Amino acid sequence: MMNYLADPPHATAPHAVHADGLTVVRGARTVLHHLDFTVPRGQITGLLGPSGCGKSTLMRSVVGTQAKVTGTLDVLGRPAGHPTLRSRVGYVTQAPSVYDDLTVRQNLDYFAAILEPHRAPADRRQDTERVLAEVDLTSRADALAGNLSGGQRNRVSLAVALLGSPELLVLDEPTVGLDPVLRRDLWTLFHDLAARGATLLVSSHVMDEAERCHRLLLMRDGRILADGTPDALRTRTGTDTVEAAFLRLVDEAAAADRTKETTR
Ligand SMILES: Nc1ncnc2c1ncn2[C@@H]1O[C@H](COP(=O)(O)OP(=O)(O)OP(=O)(O)O)[C@@H](O)[C@H]1O
Repeated sequence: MMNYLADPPHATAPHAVHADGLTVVRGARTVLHHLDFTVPRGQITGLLGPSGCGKSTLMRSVVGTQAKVTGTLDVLGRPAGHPTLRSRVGYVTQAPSVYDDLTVRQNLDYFAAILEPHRAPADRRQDTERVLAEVDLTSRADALAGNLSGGQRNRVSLAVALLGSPELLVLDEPTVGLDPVLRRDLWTLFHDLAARGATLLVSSHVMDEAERCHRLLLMRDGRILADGTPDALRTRTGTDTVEAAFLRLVDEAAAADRTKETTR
């Protein structure tokens, strides 16, 4: 989880994220290959692709926690990881980062005190109650985090990321382990947040979730396969669903790779 302070002079950057030639090396391997993409403000951008294609690495680069990043990567008008982005970016990793021996509310109070040390305690408490309601955990606020289900713990992590109402939310597979009702409710919350002006970058490998995004970045093997609205991707590929569009694009990319191999 990461949150960073308001930086009004740069708040008008046209895109929330702008990458130009983004390349990341992990261990001995290049796992992101010269990516060019943007994430528009005030929308939900879905980052989709098979396991291991580089979604988490891209998200870690955006929030500034990834090593060996080269190329240009601007976030809210600043270089990714810039200290002034701290309260402007919320990040939820795949592994919920909560303290099991604290209650849900104590976890949120603790993170609010760290993230917003200069805010009046009464305001922080109000923020805590707001995010508890947003993730539908008010009734479990006094339960120990260690006694929660996996899906509930994920929602505590999401609540922490919502503290302070960050402009950009980077959510790595936020709906894993949630039942269909909670999944639907979370997507409703994501759309409410976007309608209030927040930008969301949400990864998933569940293709039906792609249909709920305003825009998609489809990834394969550390490369961006396609970038556009679900409608544009379906039209471009002559398919009915984003899943079919993705499979068509994968097949085209594989055929292009084979052609390159045979002409070498
Ligand atoms: N520490 C590491 N050293 C070397 N390679 C790594 C390391 N961590 C991850 N990788 C590789 O980087 C690639 C991208 O991993 P990443 O976790 O970003 O993928 P992902 O699309 O988020 O996968 P998943 O959906 O399974 O979480 C993978 O091929 C993975 O094996």
